[in-house]
Amino acid sequence: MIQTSGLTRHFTVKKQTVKAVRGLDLQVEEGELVALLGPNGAGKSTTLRMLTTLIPPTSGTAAVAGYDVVVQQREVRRVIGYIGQGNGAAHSQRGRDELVSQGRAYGMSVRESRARAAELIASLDLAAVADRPVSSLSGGQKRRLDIAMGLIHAPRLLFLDEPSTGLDPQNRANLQEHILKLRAEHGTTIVLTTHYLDEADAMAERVIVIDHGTVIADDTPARLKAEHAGDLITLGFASASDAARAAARLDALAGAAVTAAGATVEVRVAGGSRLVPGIIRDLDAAGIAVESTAVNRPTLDDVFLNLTGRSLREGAVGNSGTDTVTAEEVAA
Ligand SMILES: Nc1ncnc2c1ncn2[C@@H]1O[C@H](COP(=O)(O)OP(=O)(O)OP(=O)(O)O)[C@@H](O)[C@H]1O
Repeated sequence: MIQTSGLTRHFTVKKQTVKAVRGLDLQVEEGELVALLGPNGAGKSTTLRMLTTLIPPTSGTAAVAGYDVVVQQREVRRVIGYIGQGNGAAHSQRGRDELVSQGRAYGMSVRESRARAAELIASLDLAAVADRPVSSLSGGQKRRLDIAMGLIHAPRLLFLDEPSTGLDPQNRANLQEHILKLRAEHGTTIVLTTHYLDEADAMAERVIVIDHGTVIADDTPARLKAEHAGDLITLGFASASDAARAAARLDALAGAAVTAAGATVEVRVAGGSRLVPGIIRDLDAAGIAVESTAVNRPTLDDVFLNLTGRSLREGAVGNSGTDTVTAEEVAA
């Protein structure tokens, strides 16, 4: 459904070249639900904007449903729906009217647009608010209306740019449920961007981790976690000296990363829960009593941390995903 090869996009800002996307090779099959995950500035939105024909690539190629995003823009637009970050139906209009106008803009007849609008209003749980001005809708309801707008022409492929940003956890969960339901009903291929790790984990069959404008990992959430991050075992001791002795012994554990802080030792290792009884027995035999244990399964953030040395959770990642070079350097 999507194929890109060496997809690249640079922006020039005050004579400086921002390399937003650098040689991206992507492949998305029909019917997949894929999440592009990465920190602010990693290049996710720019990628989506190229795939939706809003901006041309600087170099490289991209085909959507077999159509080239540069030379067959009209064909691409017919098969896709795109819900950008800043979307929002006009405020004074009623939601239902917005949907019908959108359908008309896609060349659908009035009858067809009305029928499709009614169907989407029902499946996105908007019946109670569809005939009110959009300005009176809650954030979650507006976002669902945005999604209905993107789906009015029954696209085969739906792009969602950070669908749940700005929503509270309850509305976020509700929106995720609706997206999954729509997908189950219509088999729509969905590509979404997010920096909510739990969202990518819960919804996507495949997570493509993007950093510095390139793909750094691409797999199912389960496999990414199994391959790139172990379980975290936290062991509590009576004293810092016990912890230091325990850490020294645990360093011998194959494939484990051990850190001691105060009377606590953390061990990052694959299959941690299976290893805990043996670890306790071994330390006990060495005269070191373990006072508490906890095992935490890895998250996608652990995967990101492992791959980049940075945490996705750090609010201040800013534009760290992008390097800036001068235009002269690029020319050279
Ligand atoms: N129109 C533009 N002009 C100049 N620079 C841009 C433009 N659009 C994006 N950029 C830059 O390109 C880089 C990638 O931005 P992009 O919006 O694709 O990242 P993102 O991964 O979607 O981030 P976020 O999660 O914050 O939306 C950033 O450094 C951004 O400042």
